[in-house]
Amino acid sequence: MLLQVHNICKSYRKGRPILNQIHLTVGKGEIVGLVGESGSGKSTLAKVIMQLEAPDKGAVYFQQQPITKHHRPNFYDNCQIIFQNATAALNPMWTVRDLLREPLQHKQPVTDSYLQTMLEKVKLPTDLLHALPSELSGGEKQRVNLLRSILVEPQLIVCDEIISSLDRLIQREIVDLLKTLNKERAMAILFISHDLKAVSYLCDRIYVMKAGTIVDESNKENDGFTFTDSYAKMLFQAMDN
Ligand SMILES: Nc1ncnc2c1ncn2[C@@H]1O[C@H](COP(=O)(O)OP(=O)(O)OP(=O)(O)O)[C@@H](O)[C@H]1O
Repeated sequence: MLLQVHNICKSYRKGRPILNQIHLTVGKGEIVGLVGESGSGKSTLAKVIMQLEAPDKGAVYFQQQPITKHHRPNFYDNCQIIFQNATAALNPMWTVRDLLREPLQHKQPVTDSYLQTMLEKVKLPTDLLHALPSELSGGEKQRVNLLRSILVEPQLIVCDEIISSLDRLIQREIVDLLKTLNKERAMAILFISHDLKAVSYLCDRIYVMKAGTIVDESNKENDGFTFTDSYAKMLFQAMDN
């Protein structure tokens, strides 16, 4: 097992529980979806996984090890997160070249020709290397963001609503790109989204979250998912109509 979330509970400032006894796993090379209504706790869970928020209870394991302070550098080398707001994630003063070099600064120096090859991988024109974020479209910014995350060759990426603010066609292109990266690199993906169609298309397994609790889980079989929980059923039936 690559990622194991064990019995995570969290509330903010002694308020109502935001995450309630969450168990979730992501296997090597697996694409796992996490869906649920707005406010159900998906982003909070992503932050707990990435050690950006501390849980009140429970633990997150990566490659069977609890992620302690000592393990964090190795964890961040192997697990990257991408957020919805691509603009906020990119320093407006930096060119795409600067943005792509930054995650690799502790590795061996990278050449422009390598970065250009990588731009082609995410289907971006190579002359964007010298562009500033303000000169990129929303879809291009999210591809740069994605490329920044995969340059360090992580085993897992956590995508938190990364297609929400893009138009349908670009959403599909990004989802197909994730599929290709998963196939080519056996890179596991935790895909958090309220876009049920995208999640059903992309994922091997889906967790459904409601008010801080995982209420159902289903594996893809014959290109579809079967849920037993009434809320999960209702959510996915609404998608089909
Ligand atoms: N830093 C915080 N302090 C207090 N409450 C918070 C904080 N962050 C999130 N919350 C609350 O936690 C709940 C879950 O929020 P979260 O962002 O995890 O949900 P979500 O499922 O990701 O929603 P969305 O799909 O809208 O992003 C919400 O009620 C939110 O108001």
